[in-house]
Amino acid sequence: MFDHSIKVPRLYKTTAKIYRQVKEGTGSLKQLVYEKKHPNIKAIYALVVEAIHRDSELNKLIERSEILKKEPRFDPWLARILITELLFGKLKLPGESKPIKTVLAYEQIFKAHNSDIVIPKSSEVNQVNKPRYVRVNTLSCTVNEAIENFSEEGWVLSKHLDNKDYTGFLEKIIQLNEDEFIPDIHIPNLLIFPIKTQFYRHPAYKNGQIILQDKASCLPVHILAPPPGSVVLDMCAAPGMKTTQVAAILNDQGLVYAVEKDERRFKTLEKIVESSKATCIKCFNKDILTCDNETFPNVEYILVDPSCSGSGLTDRLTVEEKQSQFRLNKLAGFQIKILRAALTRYPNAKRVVYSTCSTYLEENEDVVRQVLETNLNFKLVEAKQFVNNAWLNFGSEDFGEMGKFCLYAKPELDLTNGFFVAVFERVQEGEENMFFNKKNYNYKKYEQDKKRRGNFNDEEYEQENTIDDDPKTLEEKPKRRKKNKLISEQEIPEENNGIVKANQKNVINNDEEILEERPKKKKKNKSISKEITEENNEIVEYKKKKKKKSKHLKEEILEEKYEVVEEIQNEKQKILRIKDNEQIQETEEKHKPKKKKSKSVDVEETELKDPEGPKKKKHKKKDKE
Ligand SMILES: C[S@@+](CC[C@H](N)C(=O)[O-])C[C@H]1O[C@@H](n2cnc3c(N)ncnc32)[C@H](O)[C@@H]1O
Repeated sequence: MFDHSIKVPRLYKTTAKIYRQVKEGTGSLKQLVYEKKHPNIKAIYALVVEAIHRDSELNKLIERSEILKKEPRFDPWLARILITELLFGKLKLPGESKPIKTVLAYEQIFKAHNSDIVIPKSSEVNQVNKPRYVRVNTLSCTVNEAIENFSEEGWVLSKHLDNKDYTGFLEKIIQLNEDEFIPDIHIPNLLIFPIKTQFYRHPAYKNGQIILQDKASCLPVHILAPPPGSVVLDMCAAPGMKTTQVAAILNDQGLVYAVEKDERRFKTLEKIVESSKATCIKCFNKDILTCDNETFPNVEYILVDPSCSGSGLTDRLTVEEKQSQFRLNKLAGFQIKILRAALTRYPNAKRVVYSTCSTYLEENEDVVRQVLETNLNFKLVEAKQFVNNAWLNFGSEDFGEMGKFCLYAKPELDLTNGFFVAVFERVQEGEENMFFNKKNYNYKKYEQDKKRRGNFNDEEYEQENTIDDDPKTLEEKPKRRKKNKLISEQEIPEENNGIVKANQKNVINNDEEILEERPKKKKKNKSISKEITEENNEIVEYKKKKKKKSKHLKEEILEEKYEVVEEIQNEKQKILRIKDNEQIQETEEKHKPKKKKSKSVDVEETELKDPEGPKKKKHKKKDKE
């Protein structure tokens, strides 16, 4: 008889809950673990990661032992966590609770079945068991030819006919026999082979007929989908996996500008492009932030795949890894700049795809949000429509509808690297960007400027008025403004200087505009004088109406004040987040083993990684005694 009053340790209950949420895609592992604020975050993290990595073994063990059939009321998530701990973790379970006694009762059965299950070595524990993805280079051979060649070598072709049944397809991938392969249901030229299949020495790999590219990394170009004949810009091209995929989708008809800033990586790009046999790619060793429509004319499709933290790469999914908030902010600043450049500098661009191999909101949804909030010409479109509407992971709910439009690939669920994709399309007549934020963009100023200037170009205006989001420069903004003021005052001819001062004195709303635009005006003194004279006339007009408008002005000032307050609040939130992280780190530090006293915690944290750990500790204790 079980004593039902004995409870399962909270550590396992919490771990099972997080594990379920990760598998169901309702949160990222890191986020969920840190949210729980459990004193033993590391142990929970390690156990969930272990359970995820042991997925296929756990499936087999549960199926063969029939534990869940015989114990139908047993929470399957808790069962999997307890089995993981017993067989691959601490190798023991504490206490007398019913779930623990149940799993212990099956221990021998598990072990009997376990002997024929291949268990990855401990050094591989931090790697998700991904299958081998092979993209057929259709510029070199057709998919059918590739399939025939593999079949001749003894590979057995498996198929999944329902391309809407993604979960069924994932099950099939997990269960692939060691001689089976299967075409992907989303990416037409992608073949999937069992985990750890090696192709590096395969002749098809050596002669460029196949490219070893993770499925998640194929998604951005598949979604960009430029038709043959298009002009495509790949803003961050090296090493060139996606560039060559674009050329294949174009069937080598059209033009691909492949831009790479780094000289060494540029050489790799050139080699990969050459081996792909594509002739429609032109490579440029340039900083894309210095380019525009004049450098690359008539661009219709743009891929923005910028440098990122790489936190989604599965071999980097380690328990210890955390990115500093400072680095994330810096990366995000760069990503925002580059995405903004894509959406504002190429007037013929129809579709832009933004992707990262990062799992951090800061580099993903947050970048998309900030760019969309200030863009009048592009809208976000639902990414899932490009993957048969059969996908499991989307952007964070914290971003509302915007989150739903974006797409994530998650290692633990999609069996790929971690990836993020967002798709933008130019708005058509009568359409609008539903995520445009009139408040942030200073919509009133935009409308006034539009009325004031005759020949108005939205795109140029956006470029002139977009906020510099680089956190570094944001911090420096107040100083920069002062500096700009000085520079402008020195450089603008004496006679105009007075007008500028008058402008500053009288036109409260123009203040920011003048300062923002100054660096550009430096080069164009002639046009400045003209503009200033125009503006001066406006001031006279303005003064006349000033009395009438004073109430309205007060409102505007108030509104601006609110914006500043909101900005400060955002900054505060950022600081709070950093503090939160620091607290977590502190909590971890607190619960880290203090060499002499808390041996039990030490054992719990180290055992998952090093089965020798506990023994060594016990040994030490003995020595002391
Ligand atoms: C994530 S990688 C791109 C991977 C590539 N799309 C692929 O699929 O093979 C980002 C690349 O952008 C390059 N990069 C970073 N800043 C750049 C800039 N301002 N202009 C052009 N390339 C840049 C980096 O050197 C790096 O090679």
